Amino acid sequence: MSTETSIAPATATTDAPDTGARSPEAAGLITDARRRIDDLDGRIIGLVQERMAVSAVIQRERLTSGGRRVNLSREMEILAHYRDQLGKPGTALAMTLLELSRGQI
Ligand SMILES: C=C(O[C@@H]1C=C(C(=O)O)C=C[C@H]1O)C(=O)O
Repeated sequence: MSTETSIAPATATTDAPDTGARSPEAAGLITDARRRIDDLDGRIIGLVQERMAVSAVIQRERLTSGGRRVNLSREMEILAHYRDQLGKPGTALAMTLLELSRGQI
């Protein structure tokens, strides 16, 4: 009886079958790059949460002082900034960030 097992070799393609790659080299590159994207996404989410907290401080202070939660002229500046840097989708991103930060209006 053979002592060999039938476990598949640990190649990049078998380790990362969901990369869509057709070679071990491409699968390895994609797996590494996806780790970087996961790391970036984690940092982006952390920054969004930090932005929400800072925005909440401003909104609370303004409401407590008798002002309104929302300041549309400031929001226009933010929308323009994102559009200038990222194009039209930047506007949608900024709108999502504003909604996360101050709720729907
Ligand atoms: C944070 C503020 O309050 C609100 C929230 C904003 C934001 O999250 O960027 C922008 C304008 C306001 O509607 C602010 O006035 O700066």
